Amino acid sequence: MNIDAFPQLEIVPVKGPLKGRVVLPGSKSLTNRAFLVAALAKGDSRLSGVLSSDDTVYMAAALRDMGVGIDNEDETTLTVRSTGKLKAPAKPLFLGNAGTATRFLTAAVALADGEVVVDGDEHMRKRPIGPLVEALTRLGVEVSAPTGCPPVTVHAKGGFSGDVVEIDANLSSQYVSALLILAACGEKPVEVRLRGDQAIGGRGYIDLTTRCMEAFGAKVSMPQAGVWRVEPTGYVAADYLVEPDASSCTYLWAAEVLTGGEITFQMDTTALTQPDAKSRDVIMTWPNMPAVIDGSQMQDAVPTLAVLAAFNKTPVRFVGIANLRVKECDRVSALSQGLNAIRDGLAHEEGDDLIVHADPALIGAMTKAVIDTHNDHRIAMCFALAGLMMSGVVIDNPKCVSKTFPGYWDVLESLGVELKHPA
Ligand SMILES: O=C(O)C1=C[C@@H](OP(=O)(O)O)[C@@H](O)[C@H](O)C1
Ligand SMILES: C=C(OP(=O)(O)O)C(=O)O
Repeated sequence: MNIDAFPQLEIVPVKGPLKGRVVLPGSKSLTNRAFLVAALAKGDSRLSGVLSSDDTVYMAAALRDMGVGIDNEDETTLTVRSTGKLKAPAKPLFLGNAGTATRFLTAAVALADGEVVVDGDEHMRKRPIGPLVEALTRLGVEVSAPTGCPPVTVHAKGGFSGDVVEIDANLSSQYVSALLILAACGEKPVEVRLRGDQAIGGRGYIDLTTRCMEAFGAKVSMPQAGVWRVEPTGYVAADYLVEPDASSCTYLWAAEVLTGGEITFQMDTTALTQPDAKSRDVIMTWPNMPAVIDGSQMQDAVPTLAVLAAFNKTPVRFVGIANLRVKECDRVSALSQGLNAIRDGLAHEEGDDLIVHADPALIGAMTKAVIDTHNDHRIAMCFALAGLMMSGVVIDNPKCVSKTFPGYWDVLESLGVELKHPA
Protein backbone atom coordinates (compact mmCIF):
# COMPACT_ATOMS: atom_id res chain seq x y z
CA MET A 1 0.00 0.00 0.00
CA ASN A 2 1.09 3.59 -0.51
CA ILE A 3 1.40 4.57 3.12
CA ASP A 4 2.28 8.15 2.17
CA ALA A 5 -1.39 8.61 1.30
CA PHE A 6 -2.40 7.75 4.88
CA PRO A 7 -1.57 10.35 7.52
CA GLN A 8 -3.81 8.17 9.70
CA LEU A 9 -4.81 4.56 9.25
CA GLU A 10 -7.83 2.75 10.61
CA ILE A 11 -7.54 -0.98 11.17
CA VAL A 12 -10.68 -2.94 10.34
CA PRO A 13 -11.26 -5.75 12.87
CA VAL A 14 -10.60 -9.23 11.50
CA LYS A 15 -13.53 -11.46 10.68
CA GLY A 16 -11.63 -14.66 11.33
CA PRO A 17 -8.24 -16.15 12.13
CA LEU A 18 -5.24 -14.60 10.35
CA LYS A 19 -3.53 -17.20 8.21
CA GLY A 20 -0.67 -17.00 5.77
CA ARG A 21 3.03 -16.95 5.18
CA VAL A 22 5.21 -14.00 6.09
CA VAL A 23 8.79 -13.26 5.10
CA LEU A 24 10.17 -11.42 8.11
CA PRO A 25 12.62 -8.57 7.55
CA GLY A 26 16.20 -8.97 8.76
CA SER A 27 17.19 -8.04 12.30
CA LYS A 28 17.88 -4.36 12.78
CA SER A 29 20.27 -5.10 15.64
CA LEU A 30 22.30 -7.63 13.67
CA THR A 31 22.25 -5.66 10.40
CA ASN A 32 23.72 -2.59 12.08
CA ARG A 33 26.33 -4.63 13.97
CA ALA A 34 27.34 -6.51 10.83
CA PHE A 35 27.55 -3.29 8.77
CA LEU A 36 29.90 -1.67 11.25
CA VAL A 37 32.08 -4.67 12.02
CA ALA A 38 32.41 -5.44 8.27
CA ALA A 39 33.40 -1.79 7.72
CA LEU A 40 36.18 -2.19 10.30
CA ALA A 41 37.51 -5.28 8.47
CA LYS A 42 39.86 -4.98 5.53
CA GLY A 43 38.41 -6.59 2.41
CA ASP A 44 34.99 -7.57 1.13
CA SER A 45 32.27 -8.92 3.40
CA ARG A 46 29.07 -10.26 1.90
CA LEU A 47 26.04 -9.73 4.11
CA SER A 48 22.77 -11.49 3.40
CA GLY A 49 19.34 -11.33 5.01
CA VAL A 50 19.98 -7.64 5.77
CA LEU A 51 17.24 -5.25 6.79
CA SER A 52 16.66 -2.17 4.71
CA SER A 53 14.86 0.38 6.91
CA ASP A 54 15.48 3.88 8.24
CA ASP A 55 17.87 2.70 10.96
CA THR A 56 20.04 0.59 8.66
CA VAL A 57 19.97 3.13 5.83
CA TYR A 58 21.35 5.73 8.28
CA MET A 59 24.13 3.35 9.34
CA ALA A 60 25.03 2.51 5.72
CA ALA A 61 25.02 6.17 4.68
CA ALA A 62 27.29 7.10 7.59
CA LEU A 63 29.75 4.36 6.68
CA ARG A 64 29.73 5.49 3.04
CA ASP A 65 30.44 9.04 4.25
CA MET A 66 33.53 7.58 5.93
CA GLY A 67 34.84 5.95 2.76
CA VAL A 68 33.31 2.47 3.04
CA GLY A 69 31.90 0.90 -0.15
CA ILE A 70 28.49 -0.77 0.10
CA ASP A 71 27.21 -2.41 -3.06
CA ASN A 72 23.74 -3.88 -3.14
CA GLU A 73 23.28 -7.15 -4.99
CA ASP A 74 19.58 -7.30 -4.28
CA GLU A 75 17.24 -6.03 -1.57
CA THR A 76 18.70 -8.19 1.19
CA THR A 77 22.22 -8.99 -0.01
CA LEU A 78 25.15 -6.62 -0.25
CA THR A 79 28.91 -6.40 -0.13
CA VAL A 80 30.74 -4.13 2.28
CA ARG A 81 34.15 -3.16 0.83
CA SER A 82 36.56 -1.55 3.23
CA THR A 83 40.21 -0.71 3.76
CA GLY A 84 39.49 -1.45 7.41
CA LYS A 85 39.88 2.25 8.23
CA LEU A 86 37.25 4.95 8.64
CA LYS A 87 37.88 8.38 7.11
CA ALA A 88 36.65 11.47 8.93
CA PRO A 89 33.48 12.51 7.07
CA ALA A 90 33.16 15.90 5.41
CA LYS A 91 29.92 16.65 7.30
CA PRO A 92 28.21 15.54 10.54
CA LEU A 93 26.87 11.99 10.51
CA PHE A 94 23.09 12.22 10.68
CA LEU A 95 21.57 9.09 12.17
CA GLY A 96 17.91 9.96 12.60
CA ASN A 97 16.57 8.21 15.70
CA ALA A 98 18.67 5.06 15.28
CA GLY A 99 20.01 4.20 18.75
CA THR A 100 22.23 1.40 17.49
CA ALA A 101 23.83 3.48 14.73
CA THR A 102 24.30 6.49 17.01
CA ARG A 103 25.79 4.65 19.98
CA PHE A 104 27.95 2.21 17.99
CA LEU A 105 29.35 4.92 15.73
CA THR A 106 30.04 7.34 18.58
CA ALA A 107 32.62 4.83 19.79
CA ALA A 108 33.85 3.52 16.42
CA VAL A 109 34.60 6.92 14.91
CA ALA A 110 37.42 7.25 17.44
CA LEU A 111 39.29 5.09 14.90
CA ALA A 112 39.06 7.80 12.21
CA ASP A 113 41.43 10.73 11.89
CA GLY A 114 39.93 14.18 12.42
CA GLU A 115 36.74 15.67 13.76
CA VAL A 116 33.57 13.61 13.54
CA VAL A 117 30.17 14.87 14.66
CA VAL A 118 27.57 12.20 15.43
CA ASP A 119 24.06 13.63 15.37
CA GLY A 120 20.43 12.59 15.06
CA ASP A 121 16.93 13.97 14.86
CA GLU A 122 15.05 15.83 17.59
CA HIS A 123 14.17 12.54 19.35
CA MET A 124 17.74 11.26 19.28
CA ARG A 125 18.86 14.60 20.68
CA LYS A 126 16.91 13.70 23.82
CA ARG A 127 18.30 10.18 24.21
CA PRO A 128 21.17 10.04 26.75
CA ILE A 129 24.69 9.24 25.65
CA GLY A 130 26.63 10.74 28.60
CA PRO A 131 27.80 7.41 30.10
CA LEU A 132 29.30 6.33 26.77
CA VAL A 133 31.00 9.70 26.28
CA GLU A 134 32.44 9.44 29.79
CA ALA A 135 33.74 5.90 29.15
CA LEU A 136 35.34 6.93 25.85
CA THR A 137 37.02 9.84 27.60
CA ARG A 138 38.52 7.38 30.07
CA LEU A 139 39.86 5.38 27.13
CA GLY A 140 41.70 8.51 26.01
CA VAL A 141 39.29 9.60 23.30
CA GLU A 142 38.72 13.35 22.99
CA VAL A 143 34.95 13.53 22.90
CA SER A 144 32.21 15.87 24.06
CA ALA A 145 28.42 15.99 24.18
CA PRO A 146 27.54 19.14 26.11
CA THR A 147 23.85 18.24 26.57
CA GLY A 148 24.54 14.61 27.55
CA CYS A 149 22.72 13.63 24.33
CA PRO A 150 23.73 13.90 20.66
CA PRO A 151 25.27 15.78 18.94
CA VAL A 152 28.57 14.24 19.99
CA THR A 153 31.87 15.63 18.72
CA VAL A 154 34.82 13.25 18.54
CA HIS A 155 38.32 14.55 17.80
CA ALA A 156 39.46 11.24 16.43
CA LYS A 157 43.14 10.30 16.42
CA GLY A 158 43.01 6.90 14.76
CA GLY A 159 42.55 4.95 17.98
CA PHE A 160 42.43 5.05 21.76
CA SER A 161 44.89 4.41 24.54
CA GLY A 162 43.15 2.91 27.59
CA ASP A 163 42.83 -0.77 28.39
CA VAL A 164 40.22 -0.91 31.16
CA VAL A 165 36.94 0.93 31.14
CA GLU A 166 33.92 0.94 33.39
CA ILE A 167 30.50 1.77 32.03
CA ASP A 168 27.16 2.53 33.61
CA ALA A 169 24.79 0.69 31.26
CA ASN A 170 21.57 1.07 33.18
CA LEU A 171 20.10 3.37 30.57
CA SER A 172 21.28 1.40 27.54
CA SER A 173 23.12 -1.82 26.82
CA GLN A 174 24.12 -0.23 23.52
CA TYR A 175 26.91 1.63 25.36
CA VAL A 176 28.55 -1.69 26.22
CA SER A 177 28.09 -3.02 22.69
CA ALA A 178 29.64 0.18 21.30
CA LEU A 179 32.72 -0.16 23.54
CA LEU A 180 33.15 -3.85 22.74
CA ILE A 181 33.04 -3.28 18.98
CA LEU A 182 35.64 -0.53 19.32
CA ALA A 183 37.78 -2.52 21.75
CA ALA A 184 38.77 -5.20 19.21
CA CYS A 185 40.53 -2.47 17.19
CA GLY A 186 42.88 -1.47 20.01
CA GLU A 187 46.59 -2.16 20.39
CA LYS A 188 46.26 -4.19 23.56
CA PRO A 189 43.53 -6.25 25.22
CA VAL A 190 40.73 -4.14 26.67
CA GLU A 191 38.50 -4.94 29.63
CA VAL A 192 35.00 -3.48 29.62
CA ARG A 193 33.40 -3.60 33.06
CA LEU A 194 29.83 -2.88 34.07
CA ARG A 195 29.56 -0.35 36.86
CA GLY A 196 27.48 -1.13 39.91
CA ASP A 197 24.33 -3.17 39.48
CA GLN A 198 25.18 -5.84 36.97
CA ALA A 199 21.61 -6.87 36.29
CA ILE A 200 21.27 -4.52 33.33
CA GLY A 201 18.37 -4.69 30.93
CA GLY A 202 19.14 -5.95 27.48
CA ARG A 203 21.98 -8.29 28.52
CA GLY A 204 21.08 -10.47 25.53
CA TYR A 205 22.00 -7.63 23.17
CA ILE A 206 25.57 -7.77 24.44
CA ASP A 207 25.67 -11.48 23.60
CA LEU A 208 24.45 -10.60 20.10
CA THR A 209 27.30 -8.12 19.82
CA THR A 210 30.01 -10.54 20.89
CA ARG A 211 28.67 -13.27 18.59
CA CYS A 212 28.63 -10.91 15.64
CA MET A 213 32.16 -9.66 16.46
CA GLU A 214 33.38 -13.27 16.68
CA ALA A 215 31.91 -14.01 13.24
CA PHE A 216 34.39 -11.38 11.97
CA GLY A 217 37.39 -12.80 13.82
CA ALA A 218 37.21 -11.03 17.20
CA LYS A 219 38.03 -12.82 20.45
CA VAL A 220 35.92 -11.93 23.48
CA SER A 221 35.90 -13.68 26.86
CA MET A 222 34.13 -13.05 30.15
CA PRO A 223 36.66 -13.46 32.98
CA GLN A 224 33.83 -12.77 35.44
CA ALA A 225 30.19 -11.67 35.43
CA GLY A 226 29.86 -8.14 34.13
CA VAL A 227 33.38 -8.04 32.65
CA TRP A 228 34.32 -8.59 28.99
CA ARG A 229 37.90 -8.94 27.79
CA VAL A 230 38.43 -8.15 24.12
CA GLU A 231 41.67 -9.15 22.37
CA PRO A 232 43.28 -6.69 19.93
CA THR A 233 42.58 -8.85 16.88
CA GLY A 234 40.85 -6.29 14.67
CA TYR A 235 38.28 -7.78 12.32
CA VAL A 236 38.57 -9.96 9.23
CA ALA A 237 36.17 -9.73 6.31
CA ALA A 238 33.56 -12.48 6.33
CA ASP A 239 30.29 -13.63 4.81
CA TYR A 240 27.51 -13.16 7.31
CA LEU A 241 23.85 -14.14 7.39
CA VAL A 242 21.57 -11.80 9.35
CA GLU A 243 18.74 -13.63 11.09
CA PRO A 244 15.16 -12.34 10.81
CA ASP A 245 14.07 -9.70 13.30
CA ALA A 246 12.61 -11.16 16.49
CA SER A 247 11.07 -7.85 17.62
CA SER A 248 9.23 -7.52 14.30
CA CYS A 249 8.07 -11.10 14.70
CA THR A 250 6.39 -10.34 18.05
CA TYR A 251 3.50 -8.51 16.31
CA LEU A 252 2.82 -11.52 14.14
CA TRP A 253 3.01 -13.99 17.01
CA ALA A 254 0.56 -11.76 18.85
CA ALA A 255 -1.73 -11.46 15.81
CA GLU A 256 -1.70 -15.24 15.60
CA VAL A 257 -2.80 -15.82 19.20
CA LEU A 258 -5.31 -12.97 19.25
CA THR A 259 -7.13 -14.20 16.14
CA GLY A 260 -6.54 -17.92 16.64
CA GLY A 261 -4.67 -17.88 13.32
CA GLU A 262 -1.68 -19.62 11.89
CA ILE A 263 1.20 -17.69 10.37
CA THR A 264 4.23 -19.41 8.93
CA PHE A 265 7.61 -17.78 8.40
CA GLN A 266 10.73 -18.35 6.29
CA MET A 267 12.33 -20.09 9.28
CA ASP A 268 11.39 -21.76 12.53
CA THR A 269 11.06 -18.61 14.65
CA THR A 270 11.56 -20.55 17.89
CA ALA A 271 15.22 -20.71 16.81
CA LEU A 272 15.72 -16.90 16.79
CA THR A 273 18.56 -15.85 19.10
CA GLN A 274 17.70 -12.18 19.74
CA PRO A 275 16.47 -11.12 23.19
CA ASP A 276 12.87 -10.53 22.10
CA ALA A 277 12.57 -14.16 20.99
CA LYS A 278 12.00 -14.86 24.71
CA SER A 279 8.68 -13.07 24.51
CA ARG A 280 7.20 -15.83 22.33
CA ASP A 281 6.55 -18.07 25.32
CA VAL A 282 4.83 -15.20 27.14
CA ILE A 283 2.74 -14.29 24.08
CA MET A 284 1.60 -17.91 23.81
CA THR A 285 0.16 -17.76 27.36
CA TRP A 286 -2.55 -15.30 26.21
CA PRO A 287 -5.38 -15.02 27.38
CA ASN A 288 -3.87 -16.25 30.64
CA MET A 289 -0.78 -14.07 30.78
CA PRO A 290 1.24 -13.93 34.03
CA ALA A 291 0.25 -11.32 36.62
CA VAL A 292 3.75 -9.84 36.55
CA ILE A 293 5.99 -9.68 33.49
CA ASP A 294 9.62 -8.63 33.80
CA GLY A 295 10.30 -6.82 30.54
CA SER A 296 13.98 -6.14 31.19
CA GLN A 297 15.31 -8.88 28.94
CA MET A 298 12.72 -8.45 26.16
CA GLN A 299 12.31 -4.71 26.14
CA ASP A 300 11.25 -4.08 22.58
CA ALA A 301 8.55 -6.75 22.96
CA VAL A 302 6.91 -4.92 25.88
CA PRO A 303 4.66 -2.74 23.67
CA THR A 304 3.38 -5.90 21.96
CA LEU A 305 2.81 -7.61 25.31
CA ALA A 306 1.09 -4.56 26.78
CA VAL A 307 -1.50 -4.41 24.01
CA LEU A 308 -2.00 -8.15 24.24
CA ALA A 309 -2.54 -7.72 27.99
CA ALA A 310 -5.45 -5.35 27.33
CA PHE A 311 -7.40 -8.35 25.99
CA ASN A 312 -6.13 -10.79 28.63
CA LYS A 313 -8.40 -12.35 31.24
CA THR A 314 -6.54 -10.84 34.19
CA PRO A 315 -4.45 -7.69 34.80
CA VAL A 316 -0.73 -7.62 34.05
CA ARG A 317 1.96 -5.54 35.74
CA PHE A 318 5.07 -4.84 33.66
CA VAL A 319 8.23 -4.39 35.72
CA GLY A 320 11.89 -3.84 34.81
CA ILE A 321 10.95 -1.40 32.07
CA ALA A 322 12.36 1.91 33.36
CA ASN A 323 14.58 2.33 30.33
CA LEU A 324 11.57 2.20 28.01
CA ARG A 325 11.28 5.84 29.00
CA VAL A 326 14.40 6.67 26.97
CA LYS A 327 13.63 4.79 23.77
CA GLU A 328 12.20 6.40 20.61
CA CYS A 329 9.70 8.03 22.98
CA ASP A 330 8.73 7.48 26.62
CA ARG A 331 7.11 4.14 25.88
CA VAL A 332 5.73 3.58 29.38
CA SER A 333 3.73 6.75 29.09
CA ALA A 334 2.88 6.31 25.36
CA LEU A 335 1.51 2.83 26.07
CA SER A 336 -0.53 4.03 29.02
CA GLN A 337 -1.84 6.94 26.96
CA GLY A 338 -2.79 4.74 23.99
CA LEU A 339 -4.50 2.12 26.16
CA ASN A 340 -6.48 4.79 27.97
CA ALA A 341 -7.51 6.25 24.61
CA ILE A 342 -9.03 2.85 23.83
CA ARG A 343 -10.86 2.69 27.16
CA ASP A 344 -10.47 5.11 30.01
CA GLY A 345 -8.81 3.39 32.96
CA LEU A 346 -7.37 0.52 30.90
CA ALA A 347 -3.83 1.17 32.13
CA HIS A 348 -1.87 3.24 34.58
CA GLU A 349 1.72 3.93 35.52
CA GLU A 350 3.08 3.21 39.00
CA GLY A 351 6.61 4.57 39.25
CA ASP A 352 8.21 3.02 36.19
CA ASP A 353 5.85 0.04 36.13
CA LEU A 354 2.95 -0.20 33.71
CA ILE A 355 -0.24 -1.85 34.91
CA VAL A 356 -2.64 -3.03 32.23
CA HIS A 357 -6.14 -3.70 33.56
CA ALA A 358 -7.21 -6.48 31.27
CA ASP A 359 -10.67 -6.32 29.76
CA PRO A 360 -11.63 -9.30 27.58
CA ALA A 361 -14.97 -7.56 26.91
CA LEU A 362 -13.04 -5.25 24.58
CA ILE A 363 -12.91 -8.04 22.01
CA GLY A 364 -15.49 -7.15 19.37
CA ALA A 365 -16.28 -3.82 21.08
CA MET A 366 -16.17 -0.34 19.58
CA THR A 367 -13.90 2.53 20.51
CA LYS A 368 -12.90 5.86 19.07
CA ALA A 369 -9.18 5.96 19.67
CA VAL A 370 -6.62 7.90 17.68
CA ILE A 371 -3.31 6.50 18.81
CA ASP A 372 -0.57 9.08 19.16
CA THR A 373 2.46 7.08 18.01
CA HIS A 374 4.94 9.76 19.08
CA ASN A 375 6.70 8.84 15.82
CA ASP A 376 7.62 5.52 17.48
CA HIS A 377 7.40 2.49 15.17
CA ARG A 378 6.66 0.08 18.03
CA ILE A 379 3.73 2.15 19.30
CA ALA A 380 2.25 2.14 15.78
CA MET A 381 2.80 -1.59 15.27
CA CYS A 382 1.53 -2.75 18.67
CA PHE A 383 -1.68 -0.69 18.63
CA ALA A 384 -2.52 -2.08 15.20
CA LEU A 385 -3.01 -5.36 17.12
CA ALA A 386 -5.79 -3.74 19.14
CA GLY A 387 -7.40 -2.73 15.85
CA LEU A 388 -7.58 -6.36 14.80
CA MET A 389 -9.85 -7.06 17.77
CA MET A 390 -12.09 -4.00 18.04
CA SER A 391 -13.36 -1.27 15.74
CA GLY A 392 -12.40 2.38 15.85
CA VAL A 393 -8.62 2.09 16.37
CA VAL A 394 -6.81 4.69 14.29
CA ILE A 395 -3.03 4.87 14.06
CA ASP A 396 -1.65 8.37 13.67
CA ASN A 397 1.44 8.70 11.46
CA PRO A 398 1.53 5.00 10.46
CA LYS A 399 4.55 5.67 8.26
CA CYS A 400 6.83 5.65 11.31
CA VAL A 401 7.07 1.83 11.06
CA SER A 402 9.78 2.51 8.46
CA LYS A 403 12.30 2.71 11.30
CA THR A 404 12.58 -1.08 11.44
CA PHE A 405 9.72 -2.72 9.52
CA PRO A 406 8.80 -0.71 6.40
CA GLY A 407 6.67 -3.54 5.03
CA TYR A 408 4.53 -3.95 8.17
CA TRP A 409 1.25 -2.69 6.72
CA ASP A 410 1.76 -4.69 3.53
CA VAL A 411 2.35 -7.79 5.63
CA LEU A 412 -0.90 -7.22 7.53
CA GLU A 413 -2.74 -6.71 4.24
CA SER A 414 -1.23 -9.88 2.82
CA LEU A 415 -2.78 -11.71 5.78
CA GLY A 416 -6.18 -10.30 4.86
CA VAL A 417 -6.31 -7.33 7.25
CA GLU A 418 -8.27 -4.38 5.85
CA LEU A 419 -6.71 -0.96 6.35
CA LYS A 420 -8.57 2.23 5.47
CA HIS A 421 -8.73 5.99 5.80
CA PRO A 422 -10.45 6.83 9.12
CA ALA A 423 -14.16 7.59 8.80
O1 LIG B 1 21.73 -3.35 20.93
C1 LIG B 1 20.68 -3.34 20.30
O2 LIG B 1 20.60 -3.73 19.11
C2 LIG B 1 19.46 -2.86 20.97
C3 LIG B 1 19.40 -2.74 22.33
C4 LIG B 1 18.20 -2.30 23.06
O3 LIG B 1 18.37 -0.96 23.47
P1 LIG B 1 19.05 -0.51 24.87
O4 LIG B 1 20.30 -1.23 25.02
O5 LIG B 1 19.23 0.96 24.67
O6 LIG B 1 18.08 -0.83 25.95
C5 LIG B 1 16.95 -2.33 22.17
O7 LIG B 1 15.91 -1.64 22.79
C6 LIG B 1 17.24 -1.73 20.81
O8 LIG B 1 16.10 -1.74 19.99
C7 LIG B 1 18.30 -2.52 20.10
C1 LIG C 1 14.67 1.02 21.05
C2 LIG C 1 14.72 0.76 19.75
O1 LIG C 1 15.65 1.21 18.89
P1 LIG C 1 17.05 1.95 19.02
O2 LIG C 1 17.42 2.05 20.46
O3 LIG C 1 18.00 1.09 18.26
O4 LIG C 1 16.84 3.28 18.38
C3 LIG C 1 13.69 -0.10 19.11
O5 LIG C 1 13.88 -0.48 17.94
O6 LIG C 1 12.68 -0.44 19.75
